[in-house]
Amino acid sequence: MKKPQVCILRTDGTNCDRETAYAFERAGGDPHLVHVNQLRAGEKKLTEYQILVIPGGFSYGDDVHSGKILAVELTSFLMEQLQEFVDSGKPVLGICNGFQVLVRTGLLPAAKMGDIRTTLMHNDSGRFECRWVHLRVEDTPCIFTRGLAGRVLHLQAAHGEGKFYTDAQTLAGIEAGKQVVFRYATSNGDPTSIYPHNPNGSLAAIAGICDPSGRVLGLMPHPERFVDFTQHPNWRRRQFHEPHGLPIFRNAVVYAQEM
Ligand SMILES: NC(=O)CC[C@H](N)C(=O)O
Repeated sequence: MKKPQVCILRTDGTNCDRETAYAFERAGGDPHLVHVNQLRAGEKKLTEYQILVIPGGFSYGDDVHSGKILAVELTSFLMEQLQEFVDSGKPVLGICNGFQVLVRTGLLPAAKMGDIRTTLMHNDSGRFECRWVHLRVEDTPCIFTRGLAGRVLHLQAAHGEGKFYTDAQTLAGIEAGKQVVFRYATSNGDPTSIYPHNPNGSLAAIAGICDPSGRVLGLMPHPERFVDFTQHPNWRRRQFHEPHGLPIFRNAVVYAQEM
């Protein structure tokens, strides 16, 4: 079967692009690193790809607000292409800085550019938090977490601005629409607001959300940092059936192949 072409969108300050490309290779995809300037210049087009990923990092040095400048750039210069990509039903993934970008474009939670309803704020600790966290996978329409509902994943968080926040009405809408995909949890899977299990103080322990269709996903922790057993600090204990980040990428690849 043909490998889906994955666009890994990078810009100045992106630093998780190669790891994300590796994760997609492990999952059976064909990843391409594409600089935002190549899209702006028309050298590359989003229509060439089946999956779009905005990886982690410090785009434009987190200036103004993490992910803000790239979000404004996408909204100002690539809105039509990007909205068309989403509307055509192709999967979009934002990891950490990429999640921040998706939230600041409006693609999350509403799948509509310019419709900005939520934010990711500075961590309650006031510090950059780099630690392994447990995540409970909720039962949602998200295509990236098919077959994972109810599981507790161990993934690495690494961010300074990861506190999910929104108004009561938007939160109720997200919950009712089953758009909360991941919550920070204790090791037995109970969602928690308690530090350090919850590294940032996120509202309702939210670590990741999807759009109503389940094809746009953003999450703060880094699934690309656990696609090989040896990336986990306790890998010698062989306590995992498979690396916890891998099925997220594989689900996207399988979905794109079936489209
Ligand atoms: N790892 C990342 O993508 C970090 C995101 C962003 N720079 C932050 O610190 O919040």
